[in-house]
Amino acid sequence: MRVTLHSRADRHGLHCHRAIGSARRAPESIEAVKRIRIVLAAILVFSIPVAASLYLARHIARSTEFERVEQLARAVLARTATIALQSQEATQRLQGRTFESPCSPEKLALMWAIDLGSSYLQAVGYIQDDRLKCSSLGDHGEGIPLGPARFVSVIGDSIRPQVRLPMVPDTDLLIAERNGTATVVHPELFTDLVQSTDNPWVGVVSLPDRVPLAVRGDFRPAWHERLPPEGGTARFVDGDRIVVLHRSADWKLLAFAAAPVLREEKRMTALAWTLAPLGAVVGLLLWLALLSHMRATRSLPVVMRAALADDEFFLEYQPIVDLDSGRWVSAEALIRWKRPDGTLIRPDLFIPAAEDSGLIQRITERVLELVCAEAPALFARHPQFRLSINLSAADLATGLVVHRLRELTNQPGIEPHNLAVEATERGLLAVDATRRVLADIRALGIRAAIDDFGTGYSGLSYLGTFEVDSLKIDKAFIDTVGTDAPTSDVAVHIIEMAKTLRLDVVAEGIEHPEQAEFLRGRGVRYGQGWLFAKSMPMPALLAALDSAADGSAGGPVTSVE
Ligand SMILES: Nc1nc2c(ncn2[C@@H]2O[C@@H]3COP(=O)(O)O[C@H]4[C@@H](O)[C@H](n5cnc6c(=O)[nH]c(N)nc65)O[C@@H]4COP(=O)(O)O[C@H]3[C@H]2O)c(=O)[nH]1
Repeated sequence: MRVTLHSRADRHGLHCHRAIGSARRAPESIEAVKRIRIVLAAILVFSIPVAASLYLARHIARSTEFERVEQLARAVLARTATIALQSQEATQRLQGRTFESPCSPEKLALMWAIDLGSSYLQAVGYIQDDRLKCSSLGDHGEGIPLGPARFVSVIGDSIRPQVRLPMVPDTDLLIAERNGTATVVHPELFTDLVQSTDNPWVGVVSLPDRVPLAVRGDFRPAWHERLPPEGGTARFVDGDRIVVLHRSADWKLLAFAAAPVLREEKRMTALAWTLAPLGAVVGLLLWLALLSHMRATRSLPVVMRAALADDEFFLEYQPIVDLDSGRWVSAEALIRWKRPDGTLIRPDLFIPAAEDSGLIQRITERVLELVCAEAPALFARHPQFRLSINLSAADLATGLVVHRLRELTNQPGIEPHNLAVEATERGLLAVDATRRVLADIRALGIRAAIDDFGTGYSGLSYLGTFEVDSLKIDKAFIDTVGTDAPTSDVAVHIIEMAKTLRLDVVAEGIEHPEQAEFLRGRGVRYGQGWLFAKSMPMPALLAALDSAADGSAGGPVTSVE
């Protein structure tokens, strides 16, 4: 059964962990997943700056191109305004004086002078009944027929956009007329300012009638829909063209320029060749930074969290021996952490890190899940045997563990008398909460012990406030029993204290027969240590217990009997 996450366990209760090795993800597959993750991260970190530089290249190319096209449109409008001004000025000069007749020599001379003096007017003249009677080019007798005006501009000029005069038969000219005074303009003058190899379309359109006055290339009707406000500009891409419409604030005119997008694409490609390598370098630097960050953040808690998900923890059990009979009466469950590469991480390294980082409750939960999966087989064959489980300060402070233990005792094959908890003396700090939690645990029928006794601050009175069944004397004090060390009497004092409080005593870390002998002589009932057995996996514990039942286990203890 899959290990549940803490939150899931909260909602659905304890889930017995599968037996060790039964379905753990193979280290190779974990490594493969990690490698895939790293490769994906590399692709992401590397490709983002490259993509960003390509986007930047496109953005720069486009806005540069829009700038260029807008300048064209503005230049066309400026030229148109200059032409319109010259036309207006010429009309005013001709109409500001009185002449003998509309085509008098005096007036023709003035027309000639105006024509010479203006840079954009091809000719000025006089129109009567749609005929050009005379102009700065001379008296045209009966007059040159022009046909009717196509439209009247908003400033009151009658406009004939495409007129052919006999003097310049191959050229369309634009004639503006006001009260008979005509100004003649070559339409190319509106647009001839554009010096560009990509042949942009440019031109000017009269508003609101939307009549093209001068157009080089094409003005697509759809562009009328994008008309900007007076004095404003509209920029857009229409198929193969980058288009800018620029509307005059003073004249009812719209100038436009539309350049092929090809030029923008060429500009973008050129830019991309510069920016993409730059993006690649940035990506590389980012990747290196990410790598070093990943290394830095792969601190123990980070790795531990992943290890919980990847199922790298398992249990070993160290027997606790009845010093009188030599029988193994219980065992302490000790957590082990094996990395995918086979390295074992010591619990005295990762347990403090788990306690500091708030992961310890998940570790405890994992221990309970493992016990839940492994213990029923043991208790089925040895119903009186007991397993003790280490609890940390956080377990004792929050009390969540009480629910988990209750769930554990509800599992088939696990009885409350089969379980004990060990609370380190350092874990007794949140006194009130711990007292309640220990009482609740004992109320379930589970025994409680104080572990590593002597290393903390517990005095006799302090100890008396907790409901516990036994004390485990820390190895440090067992090491010195029977020696001249200053702490050699501590174990004896603890033993006496425990007798006063009617608590069982377990001596930890017994390595020599003399220690066992000494402790047994002082009335210590239980012992644990390498003299008897090191921690072992459940199958080994079961095998040893089975053979003890046949009368062959517990050998080392006989030497102290
Ligand atoms: N030199 C020597 N060592 C002996 C001898 N007999 C037992 N030991 C070691 O002493 C430790 C006893 O466990 P502990 O005092 O609860 O001390 C434990 C306990 O505080 C913590 N720990 C281990 N498993 C768990 C767990 O599941 N939950 C929590 N919260 N803490 C755990 O890590 C500590 C170290 O555990 P281990 O490395 O397994 O170390 C174990 C055991 O292998 C001996 O004769 N000589």
